[in-house]
Amino acid sequence: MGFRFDGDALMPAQLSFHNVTLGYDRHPAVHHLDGEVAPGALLAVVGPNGAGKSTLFRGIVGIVKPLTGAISLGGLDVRDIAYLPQIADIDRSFPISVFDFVGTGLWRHTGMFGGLGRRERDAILQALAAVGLTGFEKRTIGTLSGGQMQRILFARVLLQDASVIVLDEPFNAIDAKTSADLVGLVQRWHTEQRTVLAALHDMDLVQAHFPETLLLARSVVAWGETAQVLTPDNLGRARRMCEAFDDTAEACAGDAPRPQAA
Ligand SMILES: Nc1ncnc2c1ncn2[C@@H]1O[C@H](COP(=O)(O)OP(=O)(O)OP(=O)(O)O)[C@@H](O)[C@H]1O
Repeated sequence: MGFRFDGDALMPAQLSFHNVTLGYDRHPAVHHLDGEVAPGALLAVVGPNGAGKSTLFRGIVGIVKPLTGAISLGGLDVRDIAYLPQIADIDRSFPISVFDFVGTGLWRHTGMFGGLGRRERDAILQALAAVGLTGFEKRTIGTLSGGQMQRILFARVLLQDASVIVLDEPFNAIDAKTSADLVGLVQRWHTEQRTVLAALHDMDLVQAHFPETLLLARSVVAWGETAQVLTPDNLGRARRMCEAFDDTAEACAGDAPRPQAA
């Protein structure tokens, strides 16, 4: 487990990356990532299209296994991490009601086929109220607008009550009001000392709300305090690195697969 110095105490890291390479069919998409995320961090992950942000998040939640290296979760089970995927990754033709979809956030507690009692039903209604969607319970998810769908994804994360929350482009294609409401939820999670990672493209939003940033371009360009990371120099370097990347390259010679640590 990695450790990180915080004030005058040595704190175990919540997430540690040890020479992690992630990819698909042996073609790496994220290279040799080393670093740590402290408990309670609010970390923006930024980079051009194809930089590997979603791949990194899929690695953290165990959907993609490292080709090499290891990700350690600070003693958490991967099911204890709340994951908000990109909206495009959700099959919205699936005939499930808003109530039932949000209720899947309770599966960790109830089991997939566990019945919902009064307390669970109230929790779902409260989560829907918190994202401003009271009254939408019976609608099927396919009938929602993009912004409404994003809100119910947040409602599901709320219900999961997780100490680590991973949000993949949570504010894409939504209006200013929805974005402000959902940023408010992220700030609330931060004040509750949860560890929050979000992949983002809006640099103004990152500068305004995220103290720490990881700039990714298949490998780390910079990682640290947001103002130090988002310099024109670093952003230009990230763009050039992504443009130059060969998507068909094999994993580096000498990299031997290592099992993922939980
Ligand atoms: N399921 C997959 N199978 C094969 N290659 C993939 C898959 N998903 C992503 N890739 C490739 O991995 C690389 C990194 O993609 P990824 O989606 O992680 O980037 P990103 O930074 O999230 O991009 P964006 O900002 O466009 O969402 C890209 O070259 C992409 O084509």
